[in-house]
Amino acid sequence: MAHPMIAPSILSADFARLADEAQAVAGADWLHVDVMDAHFVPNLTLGLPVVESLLKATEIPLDCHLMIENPGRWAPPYAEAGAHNVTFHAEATDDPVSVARDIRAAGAKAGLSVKPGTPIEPYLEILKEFDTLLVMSVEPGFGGQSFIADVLDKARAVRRLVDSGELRLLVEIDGGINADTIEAAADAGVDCFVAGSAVYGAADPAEAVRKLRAQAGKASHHLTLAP
Ligand SMILES: O=C(CO)[C@@H](O)[C@H](O)COP(=O)(O)O
Ligand SMILES: [Fe+2]
Repeated sequence: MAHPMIAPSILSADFARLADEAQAVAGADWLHVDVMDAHFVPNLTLGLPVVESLLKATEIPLDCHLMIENPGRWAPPYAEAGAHNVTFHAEATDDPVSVARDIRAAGAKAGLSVKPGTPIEPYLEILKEFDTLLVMSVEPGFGGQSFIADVLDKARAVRRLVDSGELRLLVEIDGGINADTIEAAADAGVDCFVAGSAVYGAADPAEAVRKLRAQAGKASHHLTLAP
């Protein structure tokens, strides 16, 4: 059986040394890249040129989390550049299905992300258009915030649909994941765990990835799909 997936978030890394910071988590499943535009969220990080450079600097598949307005215009270029996953926010567009189709047509996996306060029910019908559901467990915008456990109900609801064969996608969680919270998320049926401060704040980031993965593996649910 495949192992739980860990995606270190480079938001907590040293932006002047991104190639080294990617190397520091060489055993990670995905490298999570938070793209923020200072409009959809009140913070500004990086964009396509940095992602293009990172693609040349690491073999780890890039998991691009776009916290941006107008993903219909800006998401497909990340897929064309070679990102493995391109995830955008449900709250940022009236037409998530066409954005997902454009991302897939450009050769990447499509992900839908929901903020902590956004219910999942209105989106269940369209999740068949996606490869990943990214459940935010903090308000998007900043690393180092506290885990909001209420969002695990969304992970559980989608996990049930995956286990029953009605849906085929990975459930990913993002925000406040660390040694104290990862087991609850794994028990809720999460496949992939984003961790920023818990990985890059550790003395040995690669060891932190291994420890988090082992902890998640103790939970009752396991990955049911290939990444
Ligand atoms: O998307 C975001 C924040 O908006 C995340 O990816 C954070 O970067 C996760 O950081 P930690 O909560 O793990 O420190
Ligand atoms: Fe993120």
